[in-house]
Amino acid sequence: MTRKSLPLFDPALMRAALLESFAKLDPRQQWRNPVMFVVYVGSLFTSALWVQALAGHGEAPAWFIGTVTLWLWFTVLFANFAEALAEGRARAQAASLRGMKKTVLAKKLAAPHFGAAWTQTPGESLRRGDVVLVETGDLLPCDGEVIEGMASVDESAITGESAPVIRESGGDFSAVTGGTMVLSDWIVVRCSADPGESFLDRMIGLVEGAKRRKTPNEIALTILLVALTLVFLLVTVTLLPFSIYAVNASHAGAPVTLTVLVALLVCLIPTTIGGLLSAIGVAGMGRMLLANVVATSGRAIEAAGDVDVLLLDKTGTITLGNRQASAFLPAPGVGMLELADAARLASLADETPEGRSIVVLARQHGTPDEPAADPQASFVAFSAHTRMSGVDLPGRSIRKGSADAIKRWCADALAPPGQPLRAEPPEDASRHDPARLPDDAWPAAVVRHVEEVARRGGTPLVVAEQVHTGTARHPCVLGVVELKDIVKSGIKERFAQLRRMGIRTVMITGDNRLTAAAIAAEAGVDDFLAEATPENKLDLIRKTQAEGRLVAMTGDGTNDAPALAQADVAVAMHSGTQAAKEAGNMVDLDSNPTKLIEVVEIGKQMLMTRGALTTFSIANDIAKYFAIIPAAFVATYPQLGALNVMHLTSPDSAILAAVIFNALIIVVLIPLALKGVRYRPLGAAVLLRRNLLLYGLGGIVAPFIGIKLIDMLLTVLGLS
Ligand SMILES: Nc1ncnc2c1ncn2[C@@H]1O[C@H](COP(=O)(O)OP(=O)(O)OP(=O)(O)O)[C@@H](O)[C@H]1O
Ligand SMILES: [K+]
Ligand SMILES: [Mg+2]
Repeated sequence: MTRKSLPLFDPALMRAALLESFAKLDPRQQWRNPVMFVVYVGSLFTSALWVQALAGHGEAPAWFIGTVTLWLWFTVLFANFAEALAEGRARAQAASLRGMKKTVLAKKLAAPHFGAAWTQTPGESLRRGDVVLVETGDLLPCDGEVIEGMASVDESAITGESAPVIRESGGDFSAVTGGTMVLSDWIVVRCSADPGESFLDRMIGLVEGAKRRKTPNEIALTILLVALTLVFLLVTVTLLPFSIYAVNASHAGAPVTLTVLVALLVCLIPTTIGGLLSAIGVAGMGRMLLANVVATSGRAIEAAGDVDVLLLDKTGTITLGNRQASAFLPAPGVGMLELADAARLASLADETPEGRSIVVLARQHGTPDEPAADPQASFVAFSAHTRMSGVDLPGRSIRKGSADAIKRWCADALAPPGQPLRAEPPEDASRHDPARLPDDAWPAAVVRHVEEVARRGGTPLVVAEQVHTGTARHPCVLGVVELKDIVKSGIKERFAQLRRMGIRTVMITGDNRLTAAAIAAEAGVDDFLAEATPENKLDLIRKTQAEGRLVAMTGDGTNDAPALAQADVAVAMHSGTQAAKEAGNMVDLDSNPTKLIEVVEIGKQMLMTRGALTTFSIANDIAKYFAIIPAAFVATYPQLGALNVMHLTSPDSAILAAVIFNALIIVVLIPLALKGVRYRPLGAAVLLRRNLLLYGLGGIVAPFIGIKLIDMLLTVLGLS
């Protein structure tokens, strides 16, 4: 879903921005923008000159100094206004996402489990780590993780999606967001953020100028602008002794005034880009919100413009991720009920959606309903490393998991005595060759089942048991559980679009090769990496980055978190775990793996807008140099009159017209800074040429026309 864009000049936002632009006159805020700080100091200086002139000791007529001063202050205010308007718009977008984040009363639990006593507590007093009970009709008081229970949740306040979603403990659907509502059942939630520090709060903080850190590109550009400012400062300052010297030597004309020098300086330094730079950055964040992406780093938005490779997790990112057991496929000589019951026993304590769905399917096959109340049962939880889970019962161990993991487990049992049974796979799994298992321990029929399920794009889980007699363990494969998952709709065309944008897509999954290949083909990704551990995912990113490429990663699971933290652009699915969201630098509220298309476009658009306005601003300043120098110094050097090609009425009106043009151009360009230049998927060289032509040439021509028009208007008004 995409949100409705605010009108560019919403009256209420304009009014707020207007007030805000005065508040931003605080020197501590001005100091953050070196170019505009020079204008600020210049305005203070000419204000003092004007007061002096009013007292009768002016270096020039008071009206002249006054008018210049007024327009210098306007220049500062216009830049403040641009920034305030961008911030106001982004804040309004973010506020619409905060949904009903008002005073929510929370049921704070005394102990972290269902049934513990609870006390009613205001939501804002909750801290990270607090545990709350949320029941039917309650609003989530904080961002957090479901640690017990399952509920259907209305997240429309955040995502705009009206269909309720299931949130449950374990697995990759455990994250909940403050402000959403539980529609049925209950969940126990551990809060993951202190008040004011949820990811939405962080984004809003980023939008507000004070907390916004400059991105590396912005810093580089600011250094360039400061250097230019220093050059022009030097030029202007040295003009004064020259002018005095010339007047003294020729005993004619008048030296240039300080007011004119300040005006000249402001016209020459890159105020246009200096004044709009921060608005461009903030507007980029606002556009992200419009695309339903919450960005917590400006640097990431910028990097998105140059992404080369997109890595995606499979389950929950490319597929819906709700892997459900759909069939039991017994091994030869094993009864359906025997397999179903073993799978059920191995899943009783498995809190993942996969595990729970196995218990449900087993019941449908008529396995006994009562849980294994065996007090001696010790459960082995699933981990992305072992790729299996199960239970150890007296005299019997059951495991279920990926085919290679179970095969290794069986092989370990058959290993010669003295070689210990390995719970964890060896460091280098390939060195350990479990391929030579006797056919009765690893039947060909099971291999066939595994392949068939995988080819259908499903995930096969092999179920096996070891019966302990004395010191010997007899492994026996019982069969296969088919887990079905569905590829999200409409993503094939979108991956093709990413390819046209020059971005390679690679799916990385913990699943087996065949399943990965089937899903990769169905989704239309360029490449895939199967049987990946969290470390493999991380390594692949590091390797790609070492090749000098910018990597984007899209993921949803806790095991994706390290990779998300390492990627340059890390988009976590909103449907994913809290750990993934914390590790990423963007959250896609639509949980759409191809959202990167929009993210990249917004990044490119931001970089292009900044480039275009920088080109325009510098071309502008160079043109102004030639437009006003003759006018400003004609009193000192009458010969310069020949250079006055623009035939401006008088030196005073030339200076005034230049200062007014310089201030107004900021206002004129605010819409461009906020909306961004249009992005077209053309080659970088073509775009650069086109923009140089448009904004470079435009920047040179505009001041000549603008200054001339303002000069004529001032003359008509009799102001010069
Ligand atoms: N509850 C479970 N019990 C036993 N084995 C499981 C369980 N869930 C998954 N597996 C097995 O472990 C493998 C890895 O699962 P996992 O969900 O960690 O993959 P992943 O790395 O997140 O990959 P992706 O999310 O991209 O598919 C699965 O392919 C499956 O064979
Ligand atoms: K300027
Ligand atoms: Mg996953």
